[in-house]
Amino acid sequence: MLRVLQTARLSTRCSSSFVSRMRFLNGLKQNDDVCSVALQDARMFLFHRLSPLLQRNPQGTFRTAELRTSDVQSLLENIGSDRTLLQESVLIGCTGQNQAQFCLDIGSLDQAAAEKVCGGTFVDLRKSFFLLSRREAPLVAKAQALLRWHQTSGFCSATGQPTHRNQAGSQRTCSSSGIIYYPKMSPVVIVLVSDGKRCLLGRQASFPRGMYSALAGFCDMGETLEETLIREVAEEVGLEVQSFSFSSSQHWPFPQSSFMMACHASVSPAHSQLCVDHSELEDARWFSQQEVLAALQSPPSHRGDPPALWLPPKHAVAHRLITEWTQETGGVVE
Ligand SMILES: NC(=O)C1=CN([C@@H]2O[C@H](COP(=O)(O)OP(=O)(O)OC[C@H]3O[C@@H](n4cnc5c(N)ncnc54)[C@H](OP(=O)(O)O)[C@@H]3O)[C@@H](O)[C@H]2O)C=CC1
Ligand SMILES: [Mg+2]
Repeated sequence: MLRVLQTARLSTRCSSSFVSRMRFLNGLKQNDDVCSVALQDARMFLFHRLSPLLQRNPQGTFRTAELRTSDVQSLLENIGSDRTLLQESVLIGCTGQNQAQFCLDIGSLDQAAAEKVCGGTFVDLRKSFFLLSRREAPLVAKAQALLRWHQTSGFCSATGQPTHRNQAGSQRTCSSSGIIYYPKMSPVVIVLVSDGKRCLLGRQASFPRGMYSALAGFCDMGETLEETLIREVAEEVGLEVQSFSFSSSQHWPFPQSSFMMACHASVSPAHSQLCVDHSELEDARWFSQQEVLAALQSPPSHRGDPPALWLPPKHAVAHRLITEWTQETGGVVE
């Protein structure tokens, strides 16, 4: 069987290593046998009831526990579970050396025992996302979103019959109708509006005290990115967008999996009077470049009152939009 995997790796041989990685990954999704073999020697990311297993570095920062399939197999034996649980692993990617990466939720097993054997701690995703580096956090968020999708997609919404997954865990099929289900993200447009001198930030009552962010809104069925953007700005703050440009995108796992499409937009300075819909936003204000630069340079301390303006953390695409705006308007963020 290992030859099967070698062949899969070789068949993706081409000039670019990135292309060969993408083709290798795609091959694992298409072929259950090859995927099963790849699972035997994989990089494993463990979860317990959707909380990822983290280990603390000597410097006090956090990373995911470095586990291979063999470590997980001995862990399962060690805490009294049989090896079949390994088959519940879900493919999430592969390393630069074409080693498959899988995640596995061992929520049915004793958490403390697993933490003791692995020398780590299972930490709630909302916390671990910001404890991890900006390189590791997105992969852990993707893994958790896939595990959560499997845990909530066990039955066909048309027939009520059980659904069965493929080995990679990239799809589920209804056992009676044959309908194929794929994991979904909800498209969201997030937009930093500017009138040329100032930028517009809003806050919901659920935000931490003092935090303001870019405006955001889910795409309605059938809407284009453009239509969502101009609708949400009109709905939330009563302004008409003149022009906009795309910046970047991001998977955002809170509270469910959103696909954030981040844009810059401009409104005419002559028509920048806000009319905030307080059923959507607790507040929305124009902020000067000086206020935004000050907030970027002095993130809130964990003591005392929050500053007048607190911005989203660097992991959030809103932070990128705000930083881009200050740079485009000549500010220097140290
Ligand atoms: N990464 C980042 O930098 C940021 C991310 N975000 C994320 O963007 C997302 C959208 O922001 P938000 O301002 O709340 O969105 P909206 O302005 O669209 O308002 C939220 C409303 O959208 C409806 N809704 C909820 N879920 C969905 C869905 N899956 N599809 C369609 N409509 C839905 C609900 O309305 P109803 O109750 O009427 O059904 C909800 O009250 C949030 O998940 C938020 O976490 C927001 C800011 C920054
Ligand atoms: Mg909104």
